[in-house]
Amino acid sequence: MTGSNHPFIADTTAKILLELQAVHFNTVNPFMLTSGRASPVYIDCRKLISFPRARRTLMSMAESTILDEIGFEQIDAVAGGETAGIPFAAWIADRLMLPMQYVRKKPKGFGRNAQIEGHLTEGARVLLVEDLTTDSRSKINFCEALRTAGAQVNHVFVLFHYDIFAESRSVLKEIGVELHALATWWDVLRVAKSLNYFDPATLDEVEKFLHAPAACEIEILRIDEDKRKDVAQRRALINTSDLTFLCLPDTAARESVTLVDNPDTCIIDASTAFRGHHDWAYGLPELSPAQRTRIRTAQRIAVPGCHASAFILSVHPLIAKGVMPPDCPLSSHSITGYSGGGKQMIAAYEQGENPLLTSPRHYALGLEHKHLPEMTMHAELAAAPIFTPIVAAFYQGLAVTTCFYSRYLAPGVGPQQVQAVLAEYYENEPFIRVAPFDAVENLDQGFFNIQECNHTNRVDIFVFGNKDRIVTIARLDNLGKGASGAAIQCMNLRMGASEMAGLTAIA
Ligand SMILES: O=P(O)(O)OC[C@H]1O[C@H](OP(=O)(O)OP(=O)(O)O)[C@H](O)[C@@H]1O
Repeated sequence: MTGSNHPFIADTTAKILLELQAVHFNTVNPFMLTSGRASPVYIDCRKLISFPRARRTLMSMAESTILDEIGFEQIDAVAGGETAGIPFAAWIADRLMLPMQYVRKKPKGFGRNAQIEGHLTEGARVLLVEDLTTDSRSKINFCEALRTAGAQVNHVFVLFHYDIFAESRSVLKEIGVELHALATWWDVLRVAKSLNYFDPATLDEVEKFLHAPAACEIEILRIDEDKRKDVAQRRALINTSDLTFLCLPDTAARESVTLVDNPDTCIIDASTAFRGHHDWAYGLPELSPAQRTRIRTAQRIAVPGCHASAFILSVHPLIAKGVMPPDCPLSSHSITGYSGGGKQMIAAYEQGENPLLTSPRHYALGLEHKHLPEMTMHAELAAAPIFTPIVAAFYQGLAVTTCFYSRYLAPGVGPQQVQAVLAEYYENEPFIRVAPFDAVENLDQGFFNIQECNHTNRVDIFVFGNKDRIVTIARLDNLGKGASGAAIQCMNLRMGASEMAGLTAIA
């Protein structure tokens, strides 16, 4: 912000936010931001729409900021970002006497499949309006959607800019977009101090966070590259730590666990070695409330396998709720990106020299895949399913399809009931979404997109079929919820942090 009115605008905005109690602090249970970050501070700009006098003042300041910083004739239209940006965009468009559109987070999925609603003229210079931004990352999606639809987007206006994450301006700058805002956390902090809002200790805590939002209370102990195989070094570091992640082959993981003699050291192991061990908590909190509680207190946590997580999450609720008998015959296959196959497989795919690798490839055809024991045990099946994994020529993403006949299920249970049981079971799970039955809008012209959960810790579950034959499909990122995302989720639970800290459910 540059204009001469800016200090007045920033102060007034901060005063409004404070007076309307739109400024929240919670250092014990942090808020989860859209970016997936945990934050002890939160601004509720949505609340402003219910206060007409405050709203009018803010919109008047928005108008003068936009005219001052962008120009009087530099904008042809105003677009609001779904959802919170839309009312503010409407008021600003009205004040500037400009057309308005709104942008969905993703295309509607059916009908015109539109992501932009309203009339957009090719080449129009569009100002994107949102309520606020933390690290600006979700703005990129909106700008790109507008540009794809033919707009020129050079400016984003928000009422509030956190201005504490280094990348909030740079990620926009990289795509040629400038950020404009009425106020930042620094304005709120200054005004809160001068008007004696909140007690000094709270403001002190908040200020510490604002100055170093990325710094958490974790100290990372690293082993020197050339000491990775030095047992004494590994023993010393593991026993100094409160928590150690083991990302090793099974034999090395077992050996590392024998090195632990500090009773306070928690181990989170990503190998197959301990996933069926009764002294280890299986790191899938969505299994049941009791499982989540167990992970919170466990000293040994085994992170589930990628195929296993997707399979168990599809099947376990059906057995737990008595809809599927434990001896139900199941056949399942998984399609996975090649990053799950380790360094050698990644190199083979990336060299691009073997034409056979362009086709999907079945493997583990002895029907003894190493995830079968945990799949059987944690789904609570009486016998292992028939399971065939398939690796294909894409880097990451995984979908496990499980097939069964309704005649083996409880009487009267068809695919709709299977979907309903899964939807209810995961209703409050932050990382699991169960699609409506036969959700064709989730398909791309009838085809399933395996990679939709990539770069998230999310699992999407689908049910398709008819009264006789049913399939469930669970998709996840094999590098997210299928591996390191799951490990972080377990760490968050074990350390008493917000379960979603550092993770995201949004692609
Ligand atoms: O820090 P940024 O990446 O810029 O994201 C900030 C946006 O996230 C929140 O909305 P949300 O995405 O939760 O959507 P909603 O308005 O539909 O609830 C918030 O209201 C902002 O609009």
